[in-house]
Amino acid sequence: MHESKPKLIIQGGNPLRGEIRISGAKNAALPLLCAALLTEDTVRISNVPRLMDITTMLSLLKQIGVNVEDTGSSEFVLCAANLTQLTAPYDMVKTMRAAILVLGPLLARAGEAYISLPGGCAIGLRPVDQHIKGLEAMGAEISIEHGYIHAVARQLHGARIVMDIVTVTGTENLMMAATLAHGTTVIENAAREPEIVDLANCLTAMGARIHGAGSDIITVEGVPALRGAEHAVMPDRIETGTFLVAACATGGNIHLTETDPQLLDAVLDKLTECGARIDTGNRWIHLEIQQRPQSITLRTAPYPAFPTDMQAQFMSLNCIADGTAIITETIFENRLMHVQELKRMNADIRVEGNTAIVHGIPRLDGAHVMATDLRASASLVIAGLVAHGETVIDRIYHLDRGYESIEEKLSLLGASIRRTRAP
Ligand SMILES: CC(=O)N[C@H]1[C@@H](OP(=O)(O)OP(=O)(O)OC[C@H]2O[C@@H](n3ccc(=O)[nH]c3=O)[C@H](O)[C@@H]2O)O[C@H](CO)[C@@H](O)[C@@H]1O
Ligand SMILES: C=C(OP(=O)(O)O)C(=O)O
Repeated sequence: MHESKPKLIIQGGNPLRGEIRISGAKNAALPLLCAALLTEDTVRISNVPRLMDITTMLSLLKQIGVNVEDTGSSEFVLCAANLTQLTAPYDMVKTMRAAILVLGPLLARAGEAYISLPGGCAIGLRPVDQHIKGLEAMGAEISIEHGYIHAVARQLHGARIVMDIVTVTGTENLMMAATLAHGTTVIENAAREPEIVDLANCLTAMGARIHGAGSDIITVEGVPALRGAEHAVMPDRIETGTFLVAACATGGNIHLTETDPQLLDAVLDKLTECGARIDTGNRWIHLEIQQRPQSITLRTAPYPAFPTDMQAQFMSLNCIADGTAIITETIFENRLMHVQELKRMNADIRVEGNTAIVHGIPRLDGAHVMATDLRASASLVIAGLVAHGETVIDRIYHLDRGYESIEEKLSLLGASIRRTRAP
């Protein structure tokens, strides 16, 4: 008997039109939930998106001993007064790399952590050496035992840490650990992503002393203890960008609310360059395009440059754009896997190393394709929306990791999309 796995079925050709609300950011919510480990008091996090990575993170926190109250809305109330188990097991880390974010807080609060090494993943090797190097500089003793990071530190101390590479979760882990360290920690060559600022704002509300979040030098003066706080997760800039690209590719006209245009400068510039008209206001973005999009050349790089998490979606847009685009991926060494699938839909793409040369054609053909990672899945959805005929997307558990109610939102905008469990 065949195992029944959900698939998405899309009939292409409908321009996206209408209004939807953007959810809270996955990549901000994950570290924010881990920040609750840093205090015995209650932390209330609202605007948390309901998606698979959040479910996995909450299960992990519960296993560690965190009391999690699901209010039924987007607010979760966490209390880490009694930590019972200082472990992140392989089963969880393998489905969600962001589980590494419990390392810094657990070590700082409980003096020990036993976290499965994430290993490589579809988009690249993704080592965590910078997390380890930073914690060692703060006095942790770290060994790798049977595929696990075993970290011990009776009291972390402040340190000057120069990151060899700009890492988002690495910066977050060290910033969280430093809040309870003895003395001052300076993180140089820190990541500047808005999710780091969101985390710093929550930690500050909890009593942490952090300066410079959002710049490449973050200074954290350690305090003896943190207290409870309330915090609303920032809007998801990648979900926002995904819907904008989908609207642009389909010749649509959409209005996105509860988002923040200031988080998306590089993405909005590229959409304007491709011929879309964009209007923005306080927490909204409107996009309208009346002609075939122009091709867009881009290169991914750390914030504030063009985000790697939007590269795949712009690849699909370029497939049907007028002209030739050159897309260069500089963050992850294997993040062009969607190319093979897009080619099955007739896209004209040539890959040379970390660069894809995309010749736009007037129309893609619907096909049966397979999602390989989260944003690759989003690119296939966009391709399906513009393609002629039916597209069936397999392995959509990747998509469910990071998008809240994506079919419902696309349907609201007029897309023909449904989920099936057919074998
Ligand atoms: C949960 C979360 O926020 N995920 C985001 C985060 O992932 P994540 O934080 O895992 O990505 P990093 O910023 O750490 O990775 C950037 C680059 O640094 C390398 N590296 C990283 C750490 C380390 O110790 N050593 C090392 O070599 C990675 O292999 C990669 O090539 O930032 C990425 C880059 O914007 C995004 O694509 C992810 O969506
Ligand atoms: C790569 C991503 O997530 P993660 O770092 O959790 O794999 C992403 O959000 O696109």
